[in-house]
This record gives sequence, structure tokens and C-alpha cells, in this order.
Amino acid sequence: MKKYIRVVGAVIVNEKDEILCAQRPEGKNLALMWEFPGGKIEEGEAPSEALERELMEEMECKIEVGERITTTVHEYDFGTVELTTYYAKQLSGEIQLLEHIDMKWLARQDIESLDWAPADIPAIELIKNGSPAK
Ligand SMILES: Nc1nc2c([nH]c(=O)n2[C@H]2C[C@H](O)[C@@H](COP(=O)(O)OP(=O)(O)OP(=O)(O)O)O2)c(=O)[nH]1
Repeated sequence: MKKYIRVVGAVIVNEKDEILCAQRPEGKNLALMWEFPGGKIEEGEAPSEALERELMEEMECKIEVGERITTTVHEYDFGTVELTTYYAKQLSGEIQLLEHIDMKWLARQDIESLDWAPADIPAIELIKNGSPAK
């Protein structure tokens, strides 16, 4: 059976209602594709805790986790990813790219232009039509 991987992604929105998009590195699954920063939920961890931990590890960024956007399941060749996305706000810290090779702040209507990891497509659809997060 394929590995079942529970993943959380942070849809960080800034004061201009732009969304933080992050590009995966070469040499890993989904190389050079765009994703929301985040990662795997560890044993015993709540999704919001996992998200806060991952953002600190990957970007040295402290966030406040907000509303859940959606949960989708996608079958990749390396496993099945269950991705849950949450709106989030950056509280402090300057974003450092410790795992990603690039990042962009894009207006909602422009996020579709990137080459997203396939599991992210349903979330992208919701976000691009979404109203600004409170
Ligand atoms: N963080 C994140 N991961 C996503 C998204 N969409 C998507 O398919 N994924 C996949 C990529 C990875 O296979 C998995 C996330 O796990 P991860 O970020 O901890 O793993 P990774 O492949 O970068 O690194 P590793 O620890 O397995 O070496 O979920 C997304 O929007 N954000």
C-alpha cells in the first residue's frame, strides 16, 4: 500500500491581500513546483501545531493559524498526500528560505499562473475567488 502522508500548508496573506507562494527545491519530490509552506504532521501533533513548527523550521517565521480552507487527497507515485490548507498571518520574523529556492507574494487572481503541486489545485481554486481573510 502507498504511504499516506498528512500534510498541512499555510496560506499566508499579507496586508495587501497577497499570498505567499514557495518553490520547492531540485532533487526532491515535486521538484521546482510551487506549494504553500508547511509539511508533514508528526505523531501526536495537532495540525495547527505542525504548521507553526514547520514555518519556524522552513522560514524562521512565526505565524498565527486561522481558518481552514480545504482538505484534499492526491495520489502521487511516491505516496498519497492528504493536504489541509489554512489561512495564516505572519506575526514576526523576516522570511528566510531555508528549504525553498524561491518565493513570491502574488495577488489572489495571479496565483494560478504558477506551476503548483497537483494536490494544491483545489485550494488554489478556492483562494483565488476568496474574500480577504479577516
Ligand atoms: N508543504 C507542502 N507540501 C505539499 C504541498 N502540496 C503537496 O503536494 N505537498 C507534498 C510535498 C511533500 O511530498 C509533502 C510534504 O512533505 P514535506 O514538505 O515534509 O516533505 P519534503 O518532500 O519536502 O521532504 P522530506 O522531508 O520528505 O525529505 O507534501 C503544499 O502545498 N505544501
